[in-house]
Parts: sequence; structure tokens; C-alpha cells
Amino acid sequence: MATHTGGLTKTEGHATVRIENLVRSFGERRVLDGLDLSIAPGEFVALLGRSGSGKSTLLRALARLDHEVAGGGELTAPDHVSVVFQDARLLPWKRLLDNVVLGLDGPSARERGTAALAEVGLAGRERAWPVELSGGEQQRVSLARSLVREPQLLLADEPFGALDALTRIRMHALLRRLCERHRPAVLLVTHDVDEAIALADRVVVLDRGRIAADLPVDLPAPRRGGSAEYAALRGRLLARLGVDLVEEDNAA
Ligand SMILES: Nc1ncnc2c1ncn2[C@@H]1O[C@H](COP(=O)(O)OP(=O)(O)OP(=O)(O)O)[C@@H](O)[C@H]1O
Repeated sequence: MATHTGGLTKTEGHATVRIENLVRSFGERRVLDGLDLSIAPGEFVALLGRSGSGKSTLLRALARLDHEVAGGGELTAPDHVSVVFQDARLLPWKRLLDNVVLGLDGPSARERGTAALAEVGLAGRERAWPVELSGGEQQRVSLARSLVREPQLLLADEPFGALDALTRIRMHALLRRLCERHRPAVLLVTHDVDEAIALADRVVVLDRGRIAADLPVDLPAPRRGGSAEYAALRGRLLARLGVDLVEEDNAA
């Protein structure tokens, strides 16, 4: 496990992610301003925040994709990190299995890739081309490509944001199943409060560069919108995001 301290690296850690006093700035603007966050092994955390609040900036810091960004603080993240983006980012000139195992070594790589494609519901499609797939299927391949690497940390930046509502519900169920089986720690960036509640063990809200709310999701599965507890949690999260449900109802 690598710890980055103001650009230095040292080894240590119990939590999968430990962030202390993280600062990231673009010019004069401090997007992350002394942010603290820990994620335990196997824990699923959803990250909400208004547009421009710095969610992707935090994710990029965790993925070590922000070397050119000014900042400081302590950030501990595991060596094995996978990232899933809103677009699947498959290589169009490679077949599905080749996309999944890209960069993997070892004699069992293709076998594991084939098993990963089966896990996401694409058994038998190893030789298909990305262009032959729907958007939802492409995201399934992207999940297979991430999980075949058995990451300790899965970072997901609005992975279902471009999908239709029905496909998104199926992808939620798939992601939950995959996470129960592989048990990575997860940080899921989303704009969707219901998606956060449906999937996460904990929901955190980013505001003015820091974690402004950190709420456990103690609701039984399947988490449906009907219960009073669900509505209360949803209301608290929306309030943290600056949406007052009573005011919105009165305005309608
Ligand atoms: N490379 C960059 N150069 C300059 N400013 C940047 C850069 N990347 C991000 N920013 C700024 O930092 C702020 C946070 O951006 P970020 O993408 O992290 O927000 P976000 O919460 O993920 O937003 P959204 O929900 O709209 O995707 C924004 O004001 C953005 O314009």
C-alpha cells in the first residue's frame, strides 16, 4: 500500500483509503480544501456533491491521475486500483476478450477474462467487437475489465450516468452482485441520490472542498423508495445538496 505525502511515498495502512487534509487547487481556486475521508476494506461509499464541487478531482487524486495538479495532504490508497468511467473506453479495434485482458500477464489471463465476461452476463461474446454492443453492454465489459484485475479499490465516476433508467436498474443489481463476490472497497461518484442509497454502505456529500455529510445507509435490501426511513435519509441528503423538498413541492 502506498502513502503519498506531499508527493512522497511511504508504505503503511489498515483502511483501504485514508485521506487527511487533502488540498487540490486550480489556480487560485481550492477545489479540495482540507478534505478527510477513510474507506474500510470492502466498504461501498457513494460520493454526492453539486456539479463542480470536486468529486472527479478527488477521484483522480485517488487514481493517481493528477500529478500535474497543485496540492498537499496525506492520501493512502492501495496499489491495485481500477477505474470505471461514464463511457466504457473500450478499444474499438480489439475484440471484447482482448479489451478485458489488455495488459494482463500470465497463462491464465484469457481464462480469467472469459470468466469475467461471463460474470457480467456476456458469456460467448469474447470475439465480438465493441461496436456490436449497446451502451449498457459496453459498461458491462468495462466492469469485467476492472474486476478481472481484482482491485482492492474500485473507483467509479458516474458509470451509469449515460444509460437509460431500466438499464441502470439492471446495472445496479449487477454491480451489487459483483461487489459482494469480489469485495473491493468502492468509491462511486454519482449525481443520483437514489442510486447512492440503493448501492452504498455509506453516503458522503462533498461541499466547499470538504466532506459535509457522512451518513450510513442502514436500510434493508432491496432498498425501495416507499419506507419512512428511506424518505428521511433521502431528504437529509438532498438538504445537504441544497434541495429543500418542501419548498420544491410548494413551487410545483
Ligand atoms: N484541469 C482543470 N483545470 C482547471 N480547472 C479544473 C480542472 N479540472 C477541474 N477543474 C475545476 O475544478 C472544479 C471541480 O471539478 P470536478 O470535475 O472535480 O467537479 P465535479 O464535482 O466532478 O463536477 P461534475 O459533477 O459537474 O462532474 C470545477 O470548478 C472545475 O471547473
